[in-house]
Amino acid sequence: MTLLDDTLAAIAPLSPGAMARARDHQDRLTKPRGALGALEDVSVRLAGLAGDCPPPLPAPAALAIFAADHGVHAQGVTPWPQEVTAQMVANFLAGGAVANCFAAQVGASVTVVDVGVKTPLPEDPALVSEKVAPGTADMTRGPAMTPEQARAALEAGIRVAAELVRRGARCLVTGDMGIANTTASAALICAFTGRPAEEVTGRGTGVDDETHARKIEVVSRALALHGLTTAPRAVPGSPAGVERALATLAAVGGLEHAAIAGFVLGAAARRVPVILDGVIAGAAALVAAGLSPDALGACVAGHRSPEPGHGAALAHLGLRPLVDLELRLGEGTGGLLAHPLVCAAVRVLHEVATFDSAGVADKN
Ligand SMILES: O=C(O)c1ccc[n+]([C@@H]2O[C@H](COP(=O)([O-])O)[C@@H](O)[C@H]2O)c1
Ligand SMILES: Cc1cc2nc[nH]c2cc1C
Repeated sequence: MTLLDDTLAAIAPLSPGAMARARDHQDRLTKPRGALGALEDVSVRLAGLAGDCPPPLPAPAALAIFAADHGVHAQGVTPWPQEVTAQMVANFLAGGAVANCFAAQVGASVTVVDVGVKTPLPEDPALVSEKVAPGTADMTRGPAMTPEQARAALEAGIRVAAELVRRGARCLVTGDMGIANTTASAALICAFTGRPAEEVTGRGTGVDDETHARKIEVVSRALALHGLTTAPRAVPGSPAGVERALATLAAVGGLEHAAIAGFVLGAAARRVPVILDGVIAGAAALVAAGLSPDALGACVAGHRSPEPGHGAALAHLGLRPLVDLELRLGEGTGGLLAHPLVCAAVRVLHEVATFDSAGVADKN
């Protein structure tokens, strides 16, 4: 058995009993039933994940930023040079990025992982090197990754999740850095949802009309080349579903998408919640759900990015985003801002009085 096989085998559904107890407890707390809206659903989901009510508080949080480059950059899909991926990795390590700032705000640790940065990076003991390849190949010319590379990057993500949990993290947050990765995200989202490229391909770092039109054409061309123009018919998690998810990931995905999918699977196998960031995490979560639909039980959608593909991915996954502030940065910034909301949702189950214990009259 490989690490990926072992991890998939360890993922189980949410506990119906713990979820029922959490729902029942929410209904006995001193507030009108349902008054905490989506936060009640988060608390019930985390109870199901822990198999206990109340579930443990999901803190401390640990952000992992997976960085990689993309061969499709050669198609002119972004105005930014590829070197920015490596330069931002250095910025994360120096503590100067928005992700570092938001992590400090919510008390999260930051781990930076090189899964496939093309530009050589300076030696830094704080950088986790899981480099599978110096970037992917151009998806419009052939598969972005070999099957072996896709598996290796998935397993890198699983290892990072395992290590962060071993060190005491009780909530994981996904982060990404990769110039051109909104193109690969759009291709993955099309391939898993069956939606056309023009519906899900966005403006990423802020591309102009001409580049946006080229991006749509590039995504369409890649999907046609790899025979991915219709949604998968295979049942997610079945042998055929797993094969299709792995083939799709290798054909049009990025090394950071693979690693984030593995990170989600690793969290689910350890029954630790994982907060998803923006469109890159949404695309990676589609991969994870194709490999193991039960992994979605561990996922909380931290926010909604204005990238159209992100809404499409979340709708397909049935996940409701907690924060909607038009953030389109990536790095894990939207996921980090959602962490206090996830903690508050669980804290309610620990601390709020019931109608009985507080002597408050229930409605007739
Ligand atoms: O998280 C998002 O939804 C998001 C939306 C737009 C851009 N990004 C970030 O911008 C980079 C990719 O943008 P692009 O235009 O080069 O494909 C990559 O580093 C992402 O983290 C991220
Ligand atoms: C500067 C910069 C910072 C980023 N952080 C995530 N993606 C990014 C893309 C750019 C271009």
